[in-house]
Amino acid sequence: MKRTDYLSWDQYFMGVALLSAQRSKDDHTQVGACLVNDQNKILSVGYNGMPTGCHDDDMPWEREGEPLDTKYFYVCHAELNAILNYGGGSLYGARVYVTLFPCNECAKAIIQSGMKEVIYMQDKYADDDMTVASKRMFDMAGVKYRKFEPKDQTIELHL
Ligand SMILES: Nc1ccn([C@H]2C[C@H](O)[C@@H](COP(=O)(O)O)O2)c(=O)n1
Ligand SMILES: [Zn+2]
Repeated sequence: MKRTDYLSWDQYFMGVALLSAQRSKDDHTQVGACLVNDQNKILSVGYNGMPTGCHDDDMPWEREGEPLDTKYFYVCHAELNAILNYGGGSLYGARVYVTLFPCNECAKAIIQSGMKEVIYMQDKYADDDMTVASKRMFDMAGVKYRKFEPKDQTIELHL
């Protein structure tokens, strides 16, 4: 008999983004991203982390303090990592599943790489100017965005 409780595409791809986020060393906010094409094939994944060669143990993870001693100048965002991790050519028409709404810098990269849809889970910085700017750019550039509405609070992994 055919199973009926299988994951939807949205649950599956957001699940991959959530799992990717668990690789992040950021103790305050872990973000994961999963890029998918119009054939529902996964193109790339990423999470927020320090650039290659910048060792996690030698980099600051603080949120506050002297700007050079916080994570913000250094950490590479999940969406940007997913875009840069893609080795296959064009991302035109792809969609991105991301656990946190993209910042303005990632929004620019998403637009410029030709992606057409953002599916996000959290929008905890919705009132920040960077998120307002992201939405302004997505609206102008015709990039759709929608909130992922989970049907359950958990996606189970059975080992
Ligand atoms: N869409 C986003 C937004 C943020 N990030 C990363 C950058 C930081 O590692 C962390 C945010 O830190 P917080 O200010 O909440 O302590 O999330 C990302 O990868 N993608
Ligand atoms: Zn970003």
